[in-house]
Amino acid sequence: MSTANPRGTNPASSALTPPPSAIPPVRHPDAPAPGELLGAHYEDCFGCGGGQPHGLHLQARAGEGVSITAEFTVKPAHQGAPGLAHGGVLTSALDETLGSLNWLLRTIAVTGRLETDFVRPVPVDTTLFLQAEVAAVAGRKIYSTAVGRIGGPDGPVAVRAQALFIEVKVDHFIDNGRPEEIRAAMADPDQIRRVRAFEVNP
Ligand SMILES: CCCCCCCCCC(=O)SCCNC(=O)CCNC(=O)[C@H](O)C(C)(C)COP(=O)(O)OP(=O)(O)OC[C@H]1O[C@@H](n2cnc3c(N)ncnc32)[C@H](O)[C@@H]1OP(=O)(O)O
Repeated sequence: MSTANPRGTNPASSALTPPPSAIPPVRHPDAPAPGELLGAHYEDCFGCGGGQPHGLHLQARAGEGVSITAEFTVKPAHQGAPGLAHGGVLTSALDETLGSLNWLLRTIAVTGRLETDFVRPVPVDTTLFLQAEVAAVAGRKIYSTAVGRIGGPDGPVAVRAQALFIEVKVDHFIDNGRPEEIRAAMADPDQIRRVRAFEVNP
């Protein structure tokens, strides 16, 4: 379990600190091999789907252990201030990358808490190089961290995040999602796409 504070001098809220009972994450034996592209888990996902013209189109790759790398290029549709990425969009990119980690655990989970440090402004056309890893697991709680760099995978840090994901049953989506989309996703003849829309272990 990682005990380093990934935020430098800015401590995360106590809800994001794994308890002493937390254990290291276990990579699922069927997780994609390191280097493998994950692909979109759902065509209409704002973070990774190809069906959202102004979405992030983030591309995530499995890393070693329970880690992910991802890339997202800021487009004009993602601006907040003139020529700069909107902070909420950057947080979405972090959320999507962190959420992808759960596919390596094969655990269905949703973001409960996500804290972001915005360290440097990110101009339009910049590619954000993201790295995320699960630090620890405690029951239904998954503690993870992410960092986004600009200028290259080893460039200066632009954003950092710490997150708590909470494991849920697939009923979370079926009970809460809009019926049209739920019906369409469940009717997909492609079994892998069908399960990944809900991030379910096939
Ligand atoms: C390849 C796949 C790629 C996928 C990428 C997707 C990336 C995007 C991911 C998302 O953005 S998911 C969408 C955003 N998140 C949500 O919509 C979640 C909305 N919230 C909920 O549905 C519920 O609040 C939640 C399921 C998170 C928790 O409700 P539950 O009733 O299941 O649990 P409960 O409230 O009993 O909490 C369980 C534990 O977690 C703790 N907890 C829950 N929410 C928390 C929170 N926000 N902060 C801190 N702790 C929290 C809570 O205190 C408790 O701790 P203890 O067990 O120690 O008592």
